[in-house]
Amino acid sequence: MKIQSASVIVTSPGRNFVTLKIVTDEGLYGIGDATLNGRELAVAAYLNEHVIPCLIGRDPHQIEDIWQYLYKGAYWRRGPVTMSAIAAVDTALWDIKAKAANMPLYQLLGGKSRTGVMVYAHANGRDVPETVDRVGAYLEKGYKAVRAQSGIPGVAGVYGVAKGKGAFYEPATRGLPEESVWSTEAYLDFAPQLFEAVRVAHGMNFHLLHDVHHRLTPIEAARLGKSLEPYRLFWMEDPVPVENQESFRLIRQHTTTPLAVGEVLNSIWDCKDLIEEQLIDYIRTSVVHAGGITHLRRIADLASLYHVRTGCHGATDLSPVCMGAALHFDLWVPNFGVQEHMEHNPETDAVFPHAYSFKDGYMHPGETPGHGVDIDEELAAKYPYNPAYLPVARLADGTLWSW
Ligand SMILES: O=C(O)[C@@H](O)[C@H](O)[C@H](O)CO
Ligand SMILES: [Mg+2]
Repeated sequence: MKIQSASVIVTSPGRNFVTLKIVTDEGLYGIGDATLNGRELAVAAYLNEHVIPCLIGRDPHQIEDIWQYLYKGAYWRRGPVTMSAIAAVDTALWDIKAKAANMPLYQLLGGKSRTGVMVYAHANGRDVPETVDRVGAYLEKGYKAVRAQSGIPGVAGVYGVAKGKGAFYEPATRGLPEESVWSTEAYLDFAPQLFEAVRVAHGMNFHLLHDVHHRLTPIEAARLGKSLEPYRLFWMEDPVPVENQESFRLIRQHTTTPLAVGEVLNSIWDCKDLIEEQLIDYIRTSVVHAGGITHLRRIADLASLYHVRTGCHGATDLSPVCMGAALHFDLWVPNFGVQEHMEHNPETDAVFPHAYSFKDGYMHPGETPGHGVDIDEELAAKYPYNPAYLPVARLADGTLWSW
């Protein structure tokens, strides 16, 4: 079998997605997600201009060699653009290999290690009562794990809170990046009240998660972790910016609230110290942003040596193609923790027909050969690229902060 052609499909059924399609001389094809929210066309160009020409004529079964060729062969290593492009190739090749074997992808990884993949939903509210209600709505739908985010009194446009009415949270906006305000002081005082209210209303018998979204310093994060201990969080995500891996040691010295990090990391080297020094509990690297199935598996194996479990990023800015691939990975990976799940809108689900499904808090990738997600190219063409950016955050005095 040989790779005959490859193409990049950019579509925007409500938000932008980049998909790589690799076609073989035997008629089999595979697809991979290459979406990098707010920087989509950089990955599309990287693939079109620099990667696709290197793929033509290669044996698609040589997934490992092609991965090494694209990684070492670029000379310029790591980073979100490079690793998302390599991930798209890798995911498409696993899709082809599994289709050729006439098996669902998880079978090629080693078979299933569990009956279903526990996923967590996003409960977002403008205030405490609204967030409490939304948590309840997800529990009624059967979710075993829910992430809670809430507006903070006196702080406009907080991360995780939908603008206007409705629960649908989409931070990326058209035009230039939106500006939101941040106050660490208000947040640290408010957060324990939110989780107190959620536990009082819904009890302790479900997993409760929270995303701090890189906003604190280590000592502030330590204080937050301590103050949330009575509410027994499943995890506190991204308490501080992750560039300084060492900073997690200080948080850990002060609190038993578990820590989750890694949605912005792209390689095993980016999270090596976090894992080896046992500074975190969950690693959130994803199929699309961390080099595909081949590389994510390597990260998970390293993590398994140190009691670190997986908790793959799965917001709606990762396409259904990534979700499908992630669910195969999750069904197999021995040190699985949880999988993030936000429902895509109906337009996106129609562009990407998929075999995965949700039932009673668990997802399953389905039994379709490959990763089970396809793209309807005719429908995709009806939604042209629509430039959008993630927001930025500033303090009250205008200082630029981490969003
Ligand atoms: O944990 C999450 O789902 C978030 O951090 C989002 O992925 C981020 O806001 C980018 O859209
Ligand atoms: Mg996050």
